[in-house]
Amino acid sequence: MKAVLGLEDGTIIKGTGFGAEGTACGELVFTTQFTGYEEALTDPSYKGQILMFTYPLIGNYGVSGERVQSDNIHAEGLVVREACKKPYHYKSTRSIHKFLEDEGKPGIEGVDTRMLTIGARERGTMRAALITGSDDGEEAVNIARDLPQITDEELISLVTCKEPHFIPGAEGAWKGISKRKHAVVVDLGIKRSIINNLHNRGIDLTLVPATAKPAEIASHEPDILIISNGPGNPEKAKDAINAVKAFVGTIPVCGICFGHQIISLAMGARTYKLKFGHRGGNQPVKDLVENRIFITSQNHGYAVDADSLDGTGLNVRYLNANDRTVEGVSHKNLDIFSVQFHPEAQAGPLDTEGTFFGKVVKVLGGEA
Ligand SMILES: NC(=O)CC[C@H](N)C(=O)O
Repeated sequence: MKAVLGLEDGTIIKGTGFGAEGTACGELVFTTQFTGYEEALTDPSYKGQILMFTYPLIGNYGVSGERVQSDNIHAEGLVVREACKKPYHYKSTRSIHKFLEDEGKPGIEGVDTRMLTIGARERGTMRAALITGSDDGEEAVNIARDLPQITDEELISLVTCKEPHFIPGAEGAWKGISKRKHAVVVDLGIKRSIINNLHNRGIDLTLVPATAKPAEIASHEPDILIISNGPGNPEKAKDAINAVKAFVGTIPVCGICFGHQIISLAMGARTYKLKFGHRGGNQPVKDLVENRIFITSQNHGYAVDADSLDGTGLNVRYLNANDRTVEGVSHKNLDIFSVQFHPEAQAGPLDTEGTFFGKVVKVLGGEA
């Protein structure tokens, strides 16, 4: 199948199409993960983005359905050097070609992903259109140029849950706890592995939609408020920002990635868009309290402005060792903490699972 990728700067790349026939539009972002394409494609935080892997062979262990982070593929399209047609793994039930086709998403292979990644690093993330079934590059460039900037897009409503729902914590998972604890999680497109991590630690969860107002959250009688990961610009998460403002100082408040950005905004800090983001499975992060480095899984395009944290009560706890951007904050005296990286990994190293989820258990009175 013919296929073409067009970027807003006029770059046109022809390749071979796979997956569904159609047009994908969004920001072209690159991830340096070698594996984890099943998790990444189904991570709702990739809504509005075309995902490109720098690793040259993607799909070689197929798709199992066991690693998905939500019910659907949320990345708008997939760009790779080579997509493996005949995967081999005992758990593989379909190829990445079939996965994309079943989900109605286009993919393109035969692309010089290295050149595109260098371009993104030099010129910043660009809007792009991926067309399969045609190789009209000019049309792809025109579509890309007409797209809204992701900063202005409202993507949360496309991935949040529609109704609140309750998930009981796993039995017997807690140590040193006399009473079950209940977390209300604002679902801005939560990854399944975050839910599983909290569930496995015995915490009862109520997931609420992105639009939940403080009174609705309060009616669930939370012991802790958790803000999830999610797509797009954190400034668009107005209700979640208000929810954080309403509960800080009354119960512990914590968040992951989008949640970290939202908590920082609610406390009076600012966020900004990074030139090309951090997406990959080996981002080094320095813990300024314990003076050690973690290798982390990441997927974000925005960051919290360190200077804007002055006067918010939030301290920088974690720093990215590559570019020294903020990777996590904690409050000077209140139970408020958040991380920009992904402690649930999936895919990626599990090294920070305990640091974040263990801390959730600890602030609820358990043994981490
Ligand atoms: N994984 C996430 O939660 C991403 C957060 C936000 N959309 C960003 O790109 O920075």
